[in-house]
Amino acid sequence: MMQALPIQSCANTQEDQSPGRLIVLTGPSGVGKGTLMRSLLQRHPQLYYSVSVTTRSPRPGEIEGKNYYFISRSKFEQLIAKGEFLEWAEFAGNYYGTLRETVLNQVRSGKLVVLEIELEGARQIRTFFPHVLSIFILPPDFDELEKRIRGRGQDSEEAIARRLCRAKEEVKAAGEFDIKVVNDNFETALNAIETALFNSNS
Ligand SMILES: Nc1nc2c(ncn2[C@@H]2O[C@H](COP(=O)(O)OP(=O)(O)O)[C@@H](O)[C@H]2O)c(=O)[nH]1
Ligand SMILES: Nc1ncnc2c1ncn2[C@@H]1O[C@H](COP(=O)(O)OP(=O)(O)O)[C@@H](O)[C@H]1O
Repeated sequence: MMQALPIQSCANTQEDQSPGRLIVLTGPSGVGKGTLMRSLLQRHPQLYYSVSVTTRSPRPGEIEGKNYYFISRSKFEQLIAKGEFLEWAEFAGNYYGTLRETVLNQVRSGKLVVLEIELEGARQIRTFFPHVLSIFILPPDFDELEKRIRGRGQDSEEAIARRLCRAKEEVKAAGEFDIKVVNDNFETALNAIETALFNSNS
């Protein structure tokens, strides 16, 4: 299995010498990425989770600066114009983006930095950082995926339909990723991600 390599970019930038590593975790909405991330962070406090910026409204219980930075569309567009994002994408009617400086600073300081982002953003990251370790989380099947989205009880019918529609497109891209993990049994999936992050030697 492939190990996460030191971050590199095609251009001759400071990132070339960086000792840090960048990991991208992608998969359809409701597959369990957030839940897997929370467990990973609890078990491995040395991981640095990149908090994204979004124009989506906070869900009950979500905390500003912990789950996301929640901002308006006009503010988001200003940040795009200023080049503040390492990557950004529109998903289910909202913008989501990764703050460039925060992530690059953490990588430069030697951290293992994890981005939990959707497919288009993951593709952008792979373009700039070909040596990123990319992980795709798959659902056991679409019925189970729908159950998980509904079970979360956080999304409107319209949002559920949009997420399911996009999920069917997204899973077709799983083959582009270094590692594919089916999140059926939670512990098994978590262990597979841990192996990819910490224990692979080849
Ligand atoms: N490209 C990109 N996608 C993001 C970012 N942050 C979160 N996402 C993705 O946006 C999608 C929607 O996230 P969210 O609204 O929190 O819904 P949920 O993942 O279905 O709970 C998910 O696939 C996230 O992984 C980001 O900074 N950039
Ligand atoms: N392996 C699993 N088996 C059953 N339910 C799961 C599993 N992993 C996650 N879930 C549940 O699925 C729902 C969606 O998970 P979540 O982490 O919010 O997904 P995502 O961040 O990918 O949108 C949550 O209610 C979560 O508890």
